[in-house]
Amino acid sequence: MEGKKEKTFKFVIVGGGIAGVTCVEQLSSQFPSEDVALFTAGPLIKAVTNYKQVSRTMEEFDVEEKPSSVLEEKFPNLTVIHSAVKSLHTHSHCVETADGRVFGYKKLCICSGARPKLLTQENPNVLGIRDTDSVQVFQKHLSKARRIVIVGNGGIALELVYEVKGCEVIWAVKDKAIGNTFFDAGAAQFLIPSLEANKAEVAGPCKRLRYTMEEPAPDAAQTFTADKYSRGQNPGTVEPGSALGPDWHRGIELQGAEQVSHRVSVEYQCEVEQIFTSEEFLLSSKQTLEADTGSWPVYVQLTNGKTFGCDFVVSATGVIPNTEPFVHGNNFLLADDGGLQVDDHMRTLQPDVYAAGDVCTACWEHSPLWQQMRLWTQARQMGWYAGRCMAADVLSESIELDFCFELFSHVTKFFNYKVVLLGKFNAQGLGSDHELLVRCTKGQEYVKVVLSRGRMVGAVLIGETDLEETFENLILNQMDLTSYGEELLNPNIDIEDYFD
Ligand SMILES: Cc1cc2nc3c(=O)[nH]c(=O)nc-3n(C[C@H](O)[C@H](O)[C@H](O)COP(=O)(O)OP(=O)(O)OC[C@H]3O[C@@H](n4cnc5c(N)ncnc54)[C@H](O)[C@@H]3O)c2cc1C
Ligand SMILES: NC(=O)C1=CN([C@@H]2O[C@H](COP(=O)(O)OP(=O)(O)OC[C@H]3O[C@@H](n4cnc5c(N)ncnc54)[C@H](OP(=O)(O)O)[C@@H]3O)[C@@H](O)[C@H]2O)C=CC1
Repeated sequence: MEGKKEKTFKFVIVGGGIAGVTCVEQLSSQFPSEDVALFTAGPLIKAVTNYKQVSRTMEEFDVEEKPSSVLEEKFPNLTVIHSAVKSLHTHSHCVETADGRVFGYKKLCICSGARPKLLTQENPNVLGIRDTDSVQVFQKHLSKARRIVIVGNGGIALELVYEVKGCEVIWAVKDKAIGNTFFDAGAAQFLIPSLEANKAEVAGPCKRLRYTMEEPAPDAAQTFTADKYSRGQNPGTVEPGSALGPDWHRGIELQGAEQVSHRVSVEYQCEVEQIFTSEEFLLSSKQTLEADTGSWPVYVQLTNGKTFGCDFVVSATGVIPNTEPFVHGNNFLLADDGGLQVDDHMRTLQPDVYAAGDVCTACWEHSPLWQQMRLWTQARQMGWYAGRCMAADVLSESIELDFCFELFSHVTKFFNYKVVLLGKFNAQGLGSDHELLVRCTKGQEYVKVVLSRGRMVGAVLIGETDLEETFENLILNQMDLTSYGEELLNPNIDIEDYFD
């Protein structure tokens, strides 16, 4: 490998998503005279714009998909190589690309993201959503669909059940309530009427982060197939594009073939037992048990005994980190969720190899108020911090874990409500050692506070509550709130003045 190296870069970053691009920006600006390379599978990169720190841990930014030339113009020391990394040779400090070129590195950061964890790779009517291509495939299938089954109870499912129109939606969730990755049953109860209401009644102005998808240039041919998440392909040979993010569905018609506006039925506490093609279903004895006898391209048998025919299934069941090209022949430690384990300096087990974003699993001892979730904000924070750690290493400087890893915070939008999650918002890891205070005004706001030993350790704020900064401060300063009791959520008290 040594003799085959075309060039050796001081810093190599793999992946043109938020984590990779932020890491590149950090290093290229800090070391303007060093060679930096970004390897990415697609022609476009994701860039954070209009970044704004809105409080000590909460941030807002827009995300734009841009041609990589924009980055190269900004940083003359940066080279973007449009080829997927096929293999990594940590002993000789080099990477080999899909088109057979070999490049050396002094320091490497893997930011290759993740891909949907599909229920099955075998059935072309089971789709996942991750990037622009997969959304186009979804949209195409949806335009002809009368009924779809959505499996999963996290971010994508929550967005789809609300956004899809003109098509019946059967939503299969493992839990007793909707949205288990983000809320508890109380919040789910608050949100459920939005699913039942006519959408025109609940829709207000969209205030969430802007997400821009520029049209790819005609010559910017993508190297991946359009249905890469819907068919059984070797994930190591087809490179995914960058993940979508906030407002990805704005401006995209998510319309089925029917006239219905919004028809969602939730099947609680069930998983998928089996997925049949129409041929398999006809041959199986299940059809005799089936109440729904229409003819469908795919059938989903649930563990609650029901079977639904549908046009296609969306597997919104989480992600798998893209580690394959890197782990082969190298001694990395993988976490239980499949991510590359990183320490508090974003270092993997291999010398000079760092990782950031969805591909990695944060394996340092976390602050009691922070947890990893594979989110846009964390991808940015990790990419930026990884760049700073790589720089500190090169300069033999010490660096402390960044403050953004002190407190978990996430600002998003579900069912057209602003949603803010802080700290241990679902009392994660607290066992019975916590109490909850809840305030709820139907159709307006849901406020939940998690207290442990009199201190606030988490909060869920749904609606325009205006409480996020005060609660963030109360969580960070760990003030003893025992004497305030339920007054803490008294709507007649201006809590901000209370704690000034
Ligand atoms: C539908 C959807 C909605 C979402 N909504 C939100 C939201 O509202 N809020 C939020 O915070 N988060 C959201 N997320 C999550 C968020 O988008 C991701 O956590 C974040 O974008 C991950 O960034 P990343 O840079 O780690 O990975 P990615 O964006 O996946 O980027 C990985 C990059 O690596 C490249 N790559 C992969 N393998 C190779 C290889 N072998 N060689 C070279 N390049 C390679 C890919 O082409 C890509 O450019 C959403 C995700 C999805 C799918
Ligand atoms: N607004 C936002 O912040 C959004 C964020 N995202 C992010 O994008 C990524 C992908 O989203 P998504 O796919 O929804 O992933 P999530 O991790 O958010 O949710 C996955 C859901 O699927 C469930 N699940 C896992 N395996 C199965 C199975 N075999 N059968 C049934 N259910 C299963 C999980 O349950 P359990 O947890 O019990 O395993 C969980 O409810 C995530 O990182 C997510 O955070 C996506 C959309 C919006």
